[in-house]
Formats: sequence, structure tokens, C-alpha cells
Amino acid sequence: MKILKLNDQVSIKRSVDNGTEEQRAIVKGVIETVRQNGDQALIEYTEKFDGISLDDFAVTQAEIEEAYGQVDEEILEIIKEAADNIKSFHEKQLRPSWMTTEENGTVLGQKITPLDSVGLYVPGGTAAYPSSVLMNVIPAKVAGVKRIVITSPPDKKTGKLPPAVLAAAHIAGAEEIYKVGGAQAIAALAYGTETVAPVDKITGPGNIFVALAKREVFGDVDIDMIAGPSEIAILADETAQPDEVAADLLSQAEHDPMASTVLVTPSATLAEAVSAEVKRQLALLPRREIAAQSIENYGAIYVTESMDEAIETVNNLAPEHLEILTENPMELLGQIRHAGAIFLGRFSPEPVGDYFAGPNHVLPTNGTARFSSPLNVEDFQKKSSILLYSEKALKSNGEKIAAFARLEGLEAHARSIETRLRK
Ligand SMILES: NC(=O)c1ccc[n+]([C@@H]2O[C@H](COP(=O)([O-])OP(=O)(O)OC[C@H]3O[C@@H](n4cnc5c(N)ncnc54)[C@H](O)[C@@H]3O)[C@@H](O)[C@H]2O)c1
Ligand SMILES: N[C@H](CO)Cc1c[nH]c[nH+]1
Ligand SMILES: [Zn+2]
Repeated sequence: MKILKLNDQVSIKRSVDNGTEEQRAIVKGVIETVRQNGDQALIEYTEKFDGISLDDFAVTQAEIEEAYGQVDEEILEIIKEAADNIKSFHEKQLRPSWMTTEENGTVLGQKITPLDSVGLYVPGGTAAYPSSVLMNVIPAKVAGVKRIVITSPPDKKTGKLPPAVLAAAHIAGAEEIYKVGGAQAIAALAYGTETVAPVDKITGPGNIFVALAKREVFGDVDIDMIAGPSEIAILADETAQPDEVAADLLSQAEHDPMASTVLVTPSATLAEAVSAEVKRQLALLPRREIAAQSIENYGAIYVTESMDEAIETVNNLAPEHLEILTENPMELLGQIRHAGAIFLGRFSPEPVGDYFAGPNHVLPTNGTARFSSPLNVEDFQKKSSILLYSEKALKSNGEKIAAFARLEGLEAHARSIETRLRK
């Protein structure tokens, strides 16, 4: 792993993938065709892109039950326990609607309403993570969303969805599931077909066709974010254990050849030891080819002059995941301004959050932790403002409001107020 002296250009932001002109044209064509031909287009694209011919792409109750029976009992128990943890964490995010009443009778407030319906895209292949099903469905459920739809491409061999994905969906409480992937799935969720009623918001990651389609339909429906490859930054001092630091870096490197893995430390001794450990452990990993590319192209160890400089470096990176492996991690927490999730101490390695602890693993990437947050209950709700002015309140403020309206040249606004002042 490269050991670098700090320079203030430190960044793990990769350029956002806008796809090629050809890919953008394909996505536009797919969306338009689904809008015109509905279910028939879904069937034809599934045959063309996934090699599966289906008459009916809705997952049946029997399929869900069959899948549930195929997953090991112990694994089901683990998924259920993780689901309980995720639910109880997200329940703490719930905020009530509120109203205040002033002495003059004015009532102001904010009404919180769940979205009516949301769609979760679950990518195909090895990235069909049951944990991500929990992380998307459970906050939506906690928010009060009534209709939760899942779409995912059918396996190219079996024509089915992975049993663990269906089991996780069942445990999380999502039963409306379609075997459709790619841009055609996003189009169906956004605009509807004969079988798939449209949703109000689409969440979940996917390949470039999925990402471009989400961007294309944004505005007609809401979307969560366009998630980039996984990132981990570790802030460590000389007390950190090199084998643990290396294992944690590799835990994210194995996700994606473009995953970013960075150690920031004032300890040159730790830097050397971690570099050697990464090399040793990498050779033992089943997904070593993916992890090796990530480490080679997006991995770095920065040796800083001081811990303060290391903290500033981490804040500039604004990583998706930050581990603090120092003698007293809690003492540094107050100085961390930008990170999607912060893992404190050597007994909280990042996979604790990926699977089990409760906080969401859908996190801002590409430096966007500077201004955005983990997926949360509010992503599945919206707010309406509530205003009630009493006669007394309108009469005492009406002239000011009318004057403000005239400042903007909006006479009808002013008269809407004044017509009430004269009565
Ligand atoms: N950021 C994250 O958190 C995260 C998590 C999991 C997965 N992912 C990403 O999900 C992706 C999974 O990719 P995948 O391809 O296995 O599954 P996918 O479900 O994202 O895409 C499969 C679909 O892509 C479409 N497609 C494929 N080739 C096409 C073509 N030439 N023209 C038009 N459409 C085409 C097909 O409709 C197919 O059903 C990876 O890119 C991975 O990085 C990201
Ligand atoms: N670390 C990933 C998000 O960055 C989430 C995940 C799913 N499964 C394992 N990890
Ligand atoms: Zn992970």
C-alpha cells in the first residue's frame, strides 16, 4: 500500500460516472419503451438483458415461502436479530408532527406524513445484499410507508431471485416484489405498467444503467442518492493493531475495484506495519483481485506531522465510513465534522455497522458527507407546514403583509389580505 507524506490535495473523490453517450441513449430508449409498452417491454428487456423469459415477473407468495425454506435457520435468526436492531435504531429517528399556539390565537406547525409508496432496487449478481434490503425497507416501514416494492433482476441461470434476498424482504415486511432489473425496472417504478403501480420514491444502488435511469426519472419521482463505490478512512495512532487496521481496510476494498481505503496516522511505524499486513492478508482473500485493484488505485496511507493534522485530513476526505483507532477515540469525536458513519475503537470495526448494530449502511460517498446524511426515516417522509391566523392576528399584521406584497409588485396578494381587514 502506498505510504505518502501528507499534501493538502488529499481526496478520495472520484469523478461521478455519467456513463457514455451510448449508455445514456440506451437508458432513454428503455424508459420511453416501458412508458409506451408497459409489461410487454419489461418481459422483452428481461429476455434481452438477463436471458430469462418470464410470462409473469411478480414474485409469488409460494416463491417467497420456498426461498425462506432454503435459507439456513441460524442465518434466518441472525437476519431477524439484525432487523430488530435496525428497527429500534430507526425508531429513535421518528419525530412527531408539532403545533404551537400563540396568545393572539395564531397556530403554526409542521405535519409529518409518510410517503405513500417507495420502490427499492436490489442489484443483481454478487451485489444482491440481503443486508441492504433490511437497510432500505426497515426505515421506510418505520416511517409509515404503506406500499414498499422491490425490484431486482432474475438470476441468469435460475430465473429466480436469491433466496436470502427474498427472506430478508419477508423479514423486513416487503411482499410486493418483481423480477425485473436495470433501467426498465426504474422506469416501471417511476411511471407504472399494467402490473406495477408507480411509486413516489426510488432507493437502492445498481450498475450504470440503473444509476442513469434514476437520474433520468428524478423530478417525476424522488430518488435517494447515486451511491458511489464504498469508502473507508481509518484515523489511528501508534496504539492501533496493524493486523486489525489492515483487515478493516480490506473489508471495504473487497466490495469494488474502485472502493477507496485510506489510513491517516501520525505514526510512521504503524504505517509501515499496516502496509506489510495489507499485502499479507490480501493474498488470502477470495475476492483478492477486486481488493487488489482497489488498494492499488484508491488505497493510500498518509503519514501526518500530528494528530491534529490527521483529523483535519479526515475532515477534508469526508469519508463514507470513518474508524477511529486511537487510545481514546471518544475524545476525538467532537473534532470530526464530516463522515457518513463514525466507528469508535477496536471493537467497532466497520462490518458491525454493515450488518448488525442498527445504524443505516446506506451512507454518503464521494465527499458528500460534507452536506448529506445516512439513509434515514426522514427520507421516507415529507413535511407540510400548518398555518392558522386568528382574526386578531391578521388584523394586527395585515398592513405589514400587504406592504410587503406591494414591494414585490403583487397587488392581488395585498388585496387578498386587505379584503379581510375591512370586514
Ligand atoms: N454503492 C453501493 O452501495 C452498491 C451496493 C451494491 C451494488 N452496487 C453496484 O451494483 C451493481 C451491480 O451490477 P449488476 O450489473 O450485477 O446488477 P444490476 O442489477 O445493477 O444491473 C443488472 C441489469 O442491468 C441491465 N443491463 C446490463 N447490461 C445492459 C446493457 N448492455 N444495456 C442495457 N441494460 C443492461 C439489465 O437490465 C440487467 O438486468 C455494481 O455496479 C455495483 O457496484 C453498489
Ligand atoms: N459497506 C457497504 C456500504 O458501503 C454495505 C455492505 C453491504 N454488505 C456488506 N457491506
Ligand atoms: Zn461493506
